[in-house]
Amino acid sequence: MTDPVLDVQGVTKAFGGLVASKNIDLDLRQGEIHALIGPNGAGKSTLVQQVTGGLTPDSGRIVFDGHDVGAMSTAKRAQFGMARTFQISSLAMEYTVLQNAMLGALGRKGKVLSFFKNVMRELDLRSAAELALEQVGLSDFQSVRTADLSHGQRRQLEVAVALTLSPKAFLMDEPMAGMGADGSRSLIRILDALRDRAPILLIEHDMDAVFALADRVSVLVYGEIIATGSVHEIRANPDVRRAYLGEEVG
Ligand SMILES: Nc1ncnc2c1ncn2[C@@H]1O[C@H](COP(=O)(O)OP(=O)(O)OP(=O)(O)O)[C@@H](O)[C@H]1O
Repeated sequence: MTDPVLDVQGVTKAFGGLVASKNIDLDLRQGEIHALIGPNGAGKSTLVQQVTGGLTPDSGRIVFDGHDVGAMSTAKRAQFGMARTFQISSLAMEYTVLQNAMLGALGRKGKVLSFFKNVMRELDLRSAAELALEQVGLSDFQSVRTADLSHGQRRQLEVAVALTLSPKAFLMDEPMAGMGADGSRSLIRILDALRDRAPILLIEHDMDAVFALADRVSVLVYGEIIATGSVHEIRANPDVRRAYLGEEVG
């Protein structure tokens, strides 16, 4: 088996007396969607922030694509190909869909100032942006102002922006939040196809989406991972049912 893209090893983080991450082991492998679920306050955001660089673990290691990134900045991790989406929308509302996707591709190049001076580069960015928009089903909306998109379409655009970064992994924070039934269905289809581009660590409360998408599920309760397994194993796990899923798996 190839090394995991992301390998969280024995990570612990405390806030005063509250241990929000307790000796957490978690990995993300090529081609998979690994869902992280758990009740409110279980420590999902705390863990994600340690993975992306907003918080530093008290102990343990975070290895991303072979790099020990635990003490690195968020920007450095992004350069290594860690793409985080959804928690904070970074879309420029007055810009068109295509412009937003191009800005994403521009971020990948990291050369804001030279952008408008270099026509070839612009063409490059444009084709990367167009390809990403096609992959999320937004080709027909390129010249639409982002502010005029539906909530679901903005989510699709956020995925496109992340795609322009040619990520090695996606970290997705509650992508289904606030989506209607139709929007959820189309986002599920998009994420389903995306795992072949780069694996996804999916933090999600929507169990229908988790059960539809996840190759593996890890369950976090009071800062501890109490189980990791396939959807089938997790739904059948008595500890998980007791601690978390309860009625939902009925
Ligand atoms: N900066 C902080 N200082 C002190 N305590 C914190 C801090 N951040 C989180 N916590 C605490 O750590 C625990 C885990 O919180 P966290 O936000 O990671 O949970 P979560 O699983 O993401 O919850 P939710 O699903 O509601 O977003 C909670 O008890 C929370 O109050």
